[in-house]
Amino acid sequence: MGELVAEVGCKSLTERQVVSVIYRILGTYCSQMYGLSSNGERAGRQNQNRHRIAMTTSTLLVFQNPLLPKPTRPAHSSIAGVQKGAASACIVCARSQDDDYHATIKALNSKGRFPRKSLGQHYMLNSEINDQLAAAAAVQEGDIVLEIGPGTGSLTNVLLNAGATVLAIEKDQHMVGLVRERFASIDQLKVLQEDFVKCHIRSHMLSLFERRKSSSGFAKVVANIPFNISTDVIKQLLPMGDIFSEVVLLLQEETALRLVEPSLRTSEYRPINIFVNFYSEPEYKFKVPRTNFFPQPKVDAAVVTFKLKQATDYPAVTSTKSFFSMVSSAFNGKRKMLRKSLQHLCTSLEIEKALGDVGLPATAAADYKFPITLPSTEYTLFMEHNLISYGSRQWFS
Ligand SMILES: C[S@@+](CC[C@H](N)C(=O)[O-])C[C@H]1O[C@@H](n2cnc3c(N)ncnc32)[C@H](O)[C@@H]1O
Repeated sequence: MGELVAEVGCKSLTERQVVSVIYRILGTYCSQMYGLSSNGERAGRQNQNRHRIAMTTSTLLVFQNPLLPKPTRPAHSSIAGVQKGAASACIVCARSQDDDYHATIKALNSKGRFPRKSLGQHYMLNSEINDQLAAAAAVQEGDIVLEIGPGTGSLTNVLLNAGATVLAIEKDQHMVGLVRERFASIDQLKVLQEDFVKCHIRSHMLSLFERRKSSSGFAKVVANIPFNISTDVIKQLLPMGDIFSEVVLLLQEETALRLVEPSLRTSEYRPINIFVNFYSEPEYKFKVPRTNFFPQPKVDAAVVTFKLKQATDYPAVTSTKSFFSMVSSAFNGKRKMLRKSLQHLCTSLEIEKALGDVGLPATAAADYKFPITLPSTEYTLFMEHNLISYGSRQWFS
């Protein structure tokens, strides 16, 4: 930290440079902390203390430096609504431009918090990306939006400014407190302290619709979620086309590509791909480099939109449960031939016929690697069309 002071004290540094220096040091520091935190409780506590000191010192350096602007009170701010005694949270402003590195650090500091790896806490430092997330869902006045993991409330702020009513589900009680204080005067926001993976989102949404006295229309989901719960979130939300029209998620880039990019639907094709395409029309929107987060994750992220289908547009299967259990059987056992992995559902002959119908060899497996001569579309067709229609006709009716 001694080196940092010398750097910040140099008058020739621009604000951007100062912030960049501190940000990098903090980012590295946090990454190190993350790496060390598994070395036992004692080491963990020492690290927590060291980290707190680092954050406090850096924040002071940033905010006391005359080169940097003082945080301003926004025009549309929730500060007025923050209770007396909670002044430390005031720095978190309701103006989107303020949700940058400064505000994030200050907000975390106000609660004595540091980002927790177990909760996937990588906070967004770039308000423009929050704007783009909201734009990807075309959030507008009167919309009902579900946000998972509001954190410091930077995306929540953009959603509220767009005129949406927001239901935010946050697992970390400290972040819940922070967001509630920040937006205390705003009644279009409800913050629940729950684990999204375990919560009854359908009943929460229905009671929100009821309170808004809107029995028709759909809600939207816009969220920068922790990477480690992305599959759970997708599995929970995509079949809810009766509640949500759009689900816009910031995912790990690799996951985003695997879910959406058709050119990767070869040996990477998995039951989750069938699930995603069954319930939605996914689209890869744009990449979000890791440098936009604090602390910086080890991977880049990307925004994906899922346009949810209505039940009438789902592929015609007699029972979705049986269908997905068949899909999971088909993928069971790496390299296993479909003829074998589905033998408890139908005869080898039937499967060979289904494969033959789309020009695939009888030896095709669920994780079949495509020879150059065999376009992946044929296999996709088998999994998405033939397996569905053939399966529903032959096996489930
Ligand atoms: C990647 S951070 C994003 C924070 C904020 N939305 C932003 O963009 O800066 C993920 C947030 O989700 C919260 N979170 C983690 N696991 C969760 C869970 N199971 N249910 C709800 N929230 C969760 C974390 O506490 C954190 O605030």
